[in-house]
Amino acid sequence: MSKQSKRIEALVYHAKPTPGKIKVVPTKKYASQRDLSLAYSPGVAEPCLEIEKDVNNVYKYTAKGNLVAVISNGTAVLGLGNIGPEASKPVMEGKGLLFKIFADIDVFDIEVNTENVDDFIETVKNIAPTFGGINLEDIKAPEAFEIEQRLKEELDIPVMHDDQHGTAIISAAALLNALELAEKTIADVKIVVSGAGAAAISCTRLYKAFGAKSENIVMLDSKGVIRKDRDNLTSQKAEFATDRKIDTLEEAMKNADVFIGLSMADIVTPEMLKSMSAKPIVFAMANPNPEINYDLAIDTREDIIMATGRSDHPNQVNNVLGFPFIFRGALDVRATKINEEMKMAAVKALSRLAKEPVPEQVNLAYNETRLTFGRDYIIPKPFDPRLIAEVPPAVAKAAMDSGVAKEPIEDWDRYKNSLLERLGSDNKLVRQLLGRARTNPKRVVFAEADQLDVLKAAQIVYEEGVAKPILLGRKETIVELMSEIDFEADIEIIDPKSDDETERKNQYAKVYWEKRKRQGVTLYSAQKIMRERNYYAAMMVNVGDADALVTGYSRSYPTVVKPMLELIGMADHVSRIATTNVMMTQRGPMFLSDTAINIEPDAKDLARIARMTSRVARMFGIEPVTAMISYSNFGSSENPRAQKVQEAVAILHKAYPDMIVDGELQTDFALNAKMLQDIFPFSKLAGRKVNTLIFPSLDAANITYKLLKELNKSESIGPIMMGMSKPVHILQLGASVDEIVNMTAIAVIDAQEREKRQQKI
Ligand SMILES: NC(=O)C1=CN([C@@H]2O[C@H](COP(=O)(O)OP(=O)(O)OC[C@H]3O[C@@H](n4cnc5c(N)ncnc54)[C@H](OP(=O)(O)O)[C@@H]3O)[C@@H](O)[C@H]2O)C=CC1
Ligand SMILES: CC(=O)C(=O)O
Ligand SMILES: [Mg+2]
Repeated sequence: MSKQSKRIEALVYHAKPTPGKIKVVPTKKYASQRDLSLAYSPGVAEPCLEIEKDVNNVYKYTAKGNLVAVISNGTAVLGLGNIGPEASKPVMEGKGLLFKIFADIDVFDIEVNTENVDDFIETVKNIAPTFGGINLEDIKAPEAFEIEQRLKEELDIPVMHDDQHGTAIISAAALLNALELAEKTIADVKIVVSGAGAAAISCTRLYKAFGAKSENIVMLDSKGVIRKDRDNLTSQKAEFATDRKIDTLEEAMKNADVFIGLSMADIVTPEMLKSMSAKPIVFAMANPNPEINYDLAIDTREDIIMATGRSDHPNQVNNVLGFPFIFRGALDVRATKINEEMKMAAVKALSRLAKEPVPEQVNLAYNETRLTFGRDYIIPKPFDPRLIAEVPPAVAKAAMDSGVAKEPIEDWDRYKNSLLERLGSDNKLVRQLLGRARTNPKRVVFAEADQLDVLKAAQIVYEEGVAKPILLGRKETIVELMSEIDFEADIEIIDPKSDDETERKNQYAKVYWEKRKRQGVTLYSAQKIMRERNYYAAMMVNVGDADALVTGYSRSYPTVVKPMLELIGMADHVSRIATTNVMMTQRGPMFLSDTAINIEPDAKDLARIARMTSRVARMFGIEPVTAMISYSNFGSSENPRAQKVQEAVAILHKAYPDMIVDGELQTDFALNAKMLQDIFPFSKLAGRKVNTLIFPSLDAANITYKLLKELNKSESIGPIMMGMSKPVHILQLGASVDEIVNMTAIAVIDAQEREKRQQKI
């Protein structure tokens, strides 16, 4: 993808479908007049009065305890400099998004229009009652130091300047690990720090706290080396001024062991790297572009341990690994500040975690086969789910031990579990899906590649290494659209209607004719039908010219299913095909079946659908817990419609005693573990979290999934085809680009699974 299209992609991402990246969502019921009278006047007066009596009650009755302000004046935005409060807003919203997805902390981003230190402090102090914590962001030095210092003294909630301490914590953890790999000790290494701003000063202070020696440190600002004999140094710069009579970065880098970049892009040259000592450690952390390009650095020195602040290279040393988890721990014990002990604890937790075996889901999320502690993995990855279970408890414990925790934690196991529960699993599931597909991308034929959304999805899966697309459709249109969306790839484009394709088309027609010549198909009609894209595409999969097929974007479901059944057919031992939808709900992913094919399944069909759905759930890495849904609970109705579901359950219990399935059950009982446990304790589902619902009819399943999708805005993957003899997957009419991408990943994984089964035979 060119620089220009990346730029456009970033702008469209921020602009569409709604401008910006975050919104406010109510957490209480507001459906009825009664709800509103509680949410607002008159009911709201009660908590107001309770808080007036005791201000600590604000944590009990409002969102304060989980609400952090991300505050900036836009004077040092990433490495973009002083671009002003409005221009800093995308970054602040971005921090809000990261707080939410990694630590379930809510954020109001606040951009303050002043560069005056007193005014800024006054503003923050005046709005502080709203928040449980204050995250200062992208405020330039030296003002940042005074602002943070005074706010810490004057407020009784945690205040942290992320660029100072978030960065210091992460980079210190990475540095300790890198030194271990390079077999060097912190007290002996010569360190060059480029930058003398908020981030650089605080990072260097923390390295000193871990043993780095002042005499081994050279710091540079925009004017060059900070020497003791320089005039007008700020007190922070003076702290790191050197006795050495050198002026330039080039001189400083000679024989240095460590380079810390918190300044500007592209100021380090290959020659400078070559002049460093053996096994140099280079953290080029300026954003968005580092002090030296990652690939250039790696090409220059074989023995380098290299990190940047970016997510597109190994070793992302970025404060995103810190602020969500540090604030989580601080908020959870209602710490009055974030002190040195808490920072040290976070460093140790992060450094330790990098040395532990990496869970498979992290490998999958990052398209890695085996991440292990080493040169390319010195610090955990942001999507590592262990971060939330490890770092906040370490921070919380340090807060308690150092006496700044107002609400100490008593039950640590319970606390850790509550932390894990905070992590939504929706995006995680999609990430895992894409990660798994990437481990062995397959050839996927897109039958409607001349449709812009399909082509865009093909571009994404191609560029992300999820699949190897084969594009079907009008060649001219595809080529034109590809150039429009900057899709440069050497991939097969086939127009089944074109005469260029005649040889392969004739070959496919022959295979098709052989298969159906006794069902009224002539060779001539077979040749004619192969001009139809879905038949052609299905034939590609049939003869092995493609591994999987994704189609259906522009046609109704039944019109596409028919040719697929004719050409591809059902898998052996399968007497029915069916579909399932994965809904990303607040309680995690839910599988709903059958959402698209079987209008009135009988008991045996329902049992089969439940079995097939279990297999799909496992494909997603989820152990199925299945409820067979009805309007009746365990025989409460004698109507044949309820009895049909009971019969299906009996079939499953007899044939698959290990399967965790039960019913018939009403949906609320199936989804409410407590109700189920209290009223039907004998059920196989009692005490478990149901994640799979098998509905008694197509009506019920389809209506439910569409209701959830529209009313609850639950994301959905599917309908996923089950029971076909080849990986054929059909899109919903007008599916979005994301839905097509997800479906492609499923098609790839489906092909991978079949390949594995084949290899076993
Ligand atoms: N990876 C990460 O997690 C993080 C990265 N950063 C990055 O660090 C950089 C600085 O951020 P921050 O400290 O908040 O900003 P500040 O504005 O506080 O500091 C910037 C510093 O860079 C110095 N500088 C500018 N040009 C050069 C140069 N050519 N050579 C050496 N030093 C130079 C400035 O010098 P002077 O004092 O003379 O003006 C100043 O000391 C940014 O690129 C930012 O993106 C920041 C935080 C986290
Ligand atoms: C990462 C970050 O906070 C910065 O670059 O400013
Ligand atoms: Mg920042």
